Amino acid sequence: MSTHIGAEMGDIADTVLMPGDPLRAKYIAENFMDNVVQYNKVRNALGYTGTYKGHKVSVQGTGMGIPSISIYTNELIKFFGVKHLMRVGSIGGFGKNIQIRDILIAQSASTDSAIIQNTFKAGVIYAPTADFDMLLKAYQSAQDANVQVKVGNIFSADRFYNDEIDYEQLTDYGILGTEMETAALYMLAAKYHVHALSINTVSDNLTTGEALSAEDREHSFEEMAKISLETAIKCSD
Ligand SMILES: O=P(O)(O)O[C@H]1O[C@H](CO)[C@@H](O)[C@H]1O
Ligand SMILES: O=c1cc[nH]c(=O)[nH]1
Repeated sequence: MSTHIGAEMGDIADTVLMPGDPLRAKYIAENFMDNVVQYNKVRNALGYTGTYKGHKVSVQGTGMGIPSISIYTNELIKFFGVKHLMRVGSIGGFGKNIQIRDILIAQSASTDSAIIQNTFKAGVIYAPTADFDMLLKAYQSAQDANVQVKVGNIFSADRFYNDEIDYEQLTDYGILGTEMETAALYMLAAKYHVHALSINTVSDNLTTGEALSAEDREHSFEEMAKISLETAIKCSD
């Protein structure tokens, strides 16, 4: 039992999918997993363990933003021995080449969060980076499912509403889109010598103003859920 997760050691799998939205955790558990047991309802940050193709896997809602995902990442690793952490998020795409429903795998995550400066000594700008083995497994899982994915640098923003940020410059430097958690997930995974990956579905495009309908969102998240679960079972092999 930890402060924010009401489970016992052994209740949570080695590999955990981590959507920001706890209801996405419920959706993945109920629609894609078997033998599901809910292990957490503290603060409605729903957490479930079940099986996918016979392999034990968990899914834990993390809430929005770096402070919230940092709590769940710390507790999953330190109190429950989790070794593979996989964000399954939504993301706002940058530029005309990123379409709604595209799946973006974060090879790295730039950020305007102070966690980098607050963690490292003066002058160091740490670059939060995906676990290559998990990234490769996710890429192969997407290819096996005939789903095109884009892999690259994303931006983990401290603010959802931000009139000051220069999205055009970020786009110009090749950043694919913006969400609010991945940089912390990658940095903490590195700190504790475990593995992390962030897979995200484009829910809207900040350049074109397009946004996903509820029906389309469900279909797109279905592809991400399947790729993530296929990756999870490869991690447990
Ligand atoms: O859909 P999730 O996984 O929550 O991710 C994105 O959506 C939230 C903002 O609406 C932020 O958490 C952002 O990272
Ligand atoms: O525009 C978006 C979409 C999803 N998540 C974000 O943080 N921003």
